[in-house]
Amino acid sequence: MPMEPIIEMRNVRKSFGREHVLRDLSLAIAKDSVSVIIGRSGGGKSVLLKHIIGLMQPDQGQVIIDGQDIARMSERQMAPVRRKFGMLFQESALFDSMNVEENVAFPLLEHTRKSRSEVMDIVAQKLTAVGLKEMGHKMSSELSGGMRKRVGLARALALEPKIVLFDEPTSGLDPVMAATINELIVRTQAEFHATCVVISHDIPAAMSTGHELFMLFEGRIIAQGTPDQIRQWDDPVVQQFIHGRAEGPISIV
Ligand SMILES: Nc1ncnc2c1ncn2[C@@H]1O[C@H](COP(=O)(O)OP(=O)(O)OP(=O)(O)O)[C@@H](O)[C@H]1O
Repeated sequence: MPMEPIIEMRNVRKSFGREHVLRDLSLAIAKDSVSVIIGRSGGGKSVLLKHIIGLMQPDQGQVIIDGQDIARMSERQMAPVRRKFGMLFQESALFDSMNVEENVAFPLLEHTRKSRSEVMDIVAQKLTAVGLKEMGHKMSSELSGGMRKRVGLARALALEPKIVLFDEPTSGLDPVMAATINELIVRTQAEFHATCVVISHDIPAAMSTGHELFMLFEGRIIAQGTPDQIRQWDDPVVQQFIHGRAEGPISIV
């Protein structure tokens, strides 16, 4: 079956001064997939994600979201495109002055004309989906890291986005909570028919949750494929990275 990409980056370049972070980067992410981006710390994964959601514009190249090139769109043109996205930020980015319910309701009150009762129905449904049905009245500041991630995910899903981006969703969580979040990502994709793009440093989790993995190295995607294809990828850089070996072609400078 030919794959239908929902996100495409073509020959994207992005530099900050003399630092060339993305160098002729191309990738295609299939609709309704869980795609995981792996790569070294500081290698440009967050920069890549910001290009996908239009928070950064490339110096050169195209970023095609759902058939539209957003690379040179104005903020005003971007507004309807951004509605296609939900994002779970590294630090969850909850409003600590609000309770859980209010946090999840926020995008609905901000971006739709739904009535209060419709909004609260959706909030209850999303909180149930992330296993926090009874937690609506808790203040965000009182939550554990794992709960914060789940509230962040419920909020990211509130507007039923086509694409959900996850920036290191399991960092700092215990293994059980990390597994729960990974399961939620897989369920999000299946239940909400969303395309999930995940940045992760957790290679075993990337292998078990991702339909496709993309390895970013020196500003390019040097490997793209199913977990099995990546395991067998014939490149010592990829092999060193996925096995977490200190010795190999990747140098620490
Ligand atoms: N707005 C910016 N201005 C200047 N440099 C930036 C900016 N954003 C990112 N960079 C630089 O781009 C490089 C890549 O950063 P990025 O945050 O994308 O890495 P990462 O792969 O997500 O790292 P980590 O895994 O540690 O989160 C870094 O050297 C960073 O300093």
